[in-house]
Amino acid sequence: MELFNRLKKHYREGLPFVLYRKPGSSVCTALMQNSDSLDTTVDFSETGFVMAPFSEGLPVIRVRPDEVLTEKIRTAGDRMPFSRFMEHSGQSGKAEYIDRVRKALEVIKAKELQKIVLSRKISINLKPDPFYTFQVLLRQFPEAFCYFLYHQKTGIWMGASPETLLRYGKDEISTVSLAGTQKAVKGMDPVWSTKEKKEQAYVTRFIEQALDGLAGSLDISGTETAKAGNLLHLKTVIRAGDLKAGLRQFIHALHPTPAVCGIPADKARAYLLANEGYPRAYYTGYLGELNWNEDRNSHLFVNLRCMNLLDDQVHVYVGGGLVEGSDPEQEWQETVNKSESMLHLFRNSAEGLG
Ligand SMILES: C=C(O[C@@H]1C=C(C(=O)O)C=C[C@H]1O)C(=O)O
Repeated sequence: MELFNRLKKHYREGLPFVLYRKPGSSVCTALMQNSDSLDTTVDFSETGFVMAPFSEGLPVIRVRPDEVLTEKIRTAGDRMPFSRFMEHSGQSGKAEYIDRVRKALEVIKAKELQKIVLSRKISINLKPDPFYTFQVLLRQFPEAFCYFLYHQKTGIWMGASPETLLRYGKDEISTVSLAGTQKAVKGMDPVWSTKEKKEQAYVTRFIEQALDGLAGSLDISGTETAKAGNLLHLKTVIRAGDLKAGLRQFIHALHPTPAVCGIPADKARAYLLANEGYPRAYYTGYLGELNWNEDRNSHLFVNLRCMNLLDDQVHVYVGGGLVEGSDPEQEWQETVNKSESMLHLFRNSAEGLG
């Protein structure tokens, strides 16, 4: 755990860093800055690790790779069962959220919008050890993109994203369409409803249209079930070749996808900014490697299943897509299920609090 010890020292000195592990990998990479300056990207031609917010108002942070370390991390061992830890705190804010869901469904019914991805922030008073929490996260989400980013300006952001926004190479890009959520039950094959399939197909169609004109060839995979911690989603992989645009144009075409915002995107974003009742900050933004290694590939993920660790508070961010026919109670439950996948990481820390 040499890497963790180095980063703990860096953190104590107040210097920015990001530590991450790609899906299915056992290697963690750390990018460390040797000064506490806030760097950004002007045109996405720079190198490093970027973290962009959901919408304007916050900087796109770029962690400079002044020093880069990698280490194979052993996270084998049983995953902890996903507990119903903190169910009590999970219930607070229910009436308000259901009210917001109802209002959004009225807007959908009036055909003003086709889909709205509503979300909420759960705040708990807790001061967990971030390095310990990240180790648990790595163990619990082997199939996710796990990251731990620290900057004085933002505090700690940490998460386990199941969703690639954009994988960008010289000759090919790929992205995914992810939607529909249900709890994973051991030994049971999931059954997806027509509504869930339709919701996910909307996202695929949006991506197809967004890429129109930016690439000469498009390949859309079949749809399959993807696991993310204790949850399952429907997923389609979209690949495009014969590229006619650069990284920046692809990012702008894809972010925010209807998996995290809505349809039509601009109207849905305006609706959320006016009606969601809290600022999303970096949740549902995107983050990842920018022009990395010799081949200068970029690999960006949607910032989902994430949290912001501040001095003695943790904010956990969760949401879900609403379409015509969505049920407010079920939508609430979906956010509870998503929050459990994060909150149970603190089981041991919370026990320590007494
Ligand atoms: C918005 C979130 O997740 C997104 C919404 C989903 C849905 O509506 O079913 C599924 C996966 C994500 O694309 C979240 O996890 O907070």
